[in-house]
Amino acid sequence: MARILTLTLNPALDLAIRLGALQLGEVNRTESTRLDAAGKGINVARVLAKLGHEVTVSGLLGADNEQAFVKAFSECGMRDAFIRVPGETRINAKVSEAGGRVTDLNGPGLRIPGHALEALNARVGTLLSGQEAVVISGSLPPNVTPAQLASLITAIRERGVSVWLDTSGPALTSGLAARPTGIKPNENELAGWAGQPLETPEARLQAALRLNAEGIEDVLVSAGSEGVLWAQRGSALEATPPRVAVLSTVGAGDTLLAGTLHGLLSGWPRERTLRFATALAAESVRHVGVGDPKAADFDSLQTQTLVRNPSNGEMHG
Ligand SMILES: Nc1ncnc2c1ncn2[C@@H]1O[C@H](COP(=O)(O)OP(=O)(O)O)[C@@H](O)[C@H]1O
Ligand SMILES: O=P(O)(O)OC[C@H]1O[C@](O)(COP(=O)(O)O)[C@@H](O)[C@@H]1O
Repeated sequence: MARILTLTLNPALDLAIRLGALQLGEVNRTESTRLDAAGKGINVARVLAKLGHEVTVSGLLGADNEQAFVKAFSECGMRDAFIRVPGETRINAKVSEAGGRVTDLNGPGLRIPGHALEALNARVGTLLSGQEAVVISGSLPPNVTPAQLASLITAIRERGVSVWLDTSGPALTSGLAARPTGIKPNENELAGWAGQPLETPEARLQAALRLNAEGIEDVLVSAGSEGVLWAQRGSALEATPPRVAVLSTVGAGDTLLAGTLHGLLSGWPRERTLRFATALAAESVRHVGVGDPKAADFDSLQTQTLVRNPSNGEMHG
């Protein structure tokens, strides 16, 4: 199993709310609520830890409400290397309605004292030795700049460690200039980078291949229930997930990225990796939280996942 470091600069407590149908401007009665330590890098780490990898989590965490995070890190067997900053980590509300619609309300996050980012850069420097991959995931705190993210990626790449980046907007654009090894945009984030809508699979394929040509080795594009496109050094594969009953899509992208890394770091063929990751992401949308590779029907979900080559339509497996 591999050693992996995930960095979450802007973690969150996810407040998952379930109800029949949200009535805007009205008093709504919920069916259930649940609060979990989350944020993209932490979600990725949860999946990788379940898959048996040695995971270190780091980033910037509010000192005043850290309990749920500390508990989750210990329960999941993850090494806690977060820098504590004064204040409370944000709470992101996730409203899941019976019809399958999910509404995310994500906060801006904590303003970070300047020395905290310096401390994080120094901490990452000490953690890199022996790591096989670093994942930098999620938005940036309000006063951390895209250029500072790019410097962090450059520093890690200079140490010869591969970096996967999952972010959006100016942070993605700036991060790309530092040439991370891989990225995991969803279709909207990819369209944001391209500066135009990418509504067809062909448009997404061309954008992903352009990124390969610009030096991003792996481009993993997620498109919700439509599935996944993975362009690797100019060669693409697509996957269509099985039909599942959707309860919460929150964490599906993080599960997909973690599943892909698992296959890559295990030396699996690409088809197997994409099938596994796509099936695990489909597993995740059936409940709150990240995908569970130990789900009783996980083998069947993999069998029902279609993997093909988009250039000739050839199916795999
Ligand atoms: N309704 C769904 N049914 C099956 N799989 C899904 C569904 N929604 C998402 N997924 C899987 O999860 C992946 C990530 O979801 P997506 O919503 O695209 O990412 P993000 O959460 O990053 O926006 C998709 O590419 C797909 O494989
Ligand atoms: O940092 P951002 O972009 O605000 O995203 C944070 C949110 O992303 C999540 O990690 C979910 O991400 P995905 O649905 O893309 O997997 C939530 O747990 C968290 O609230």
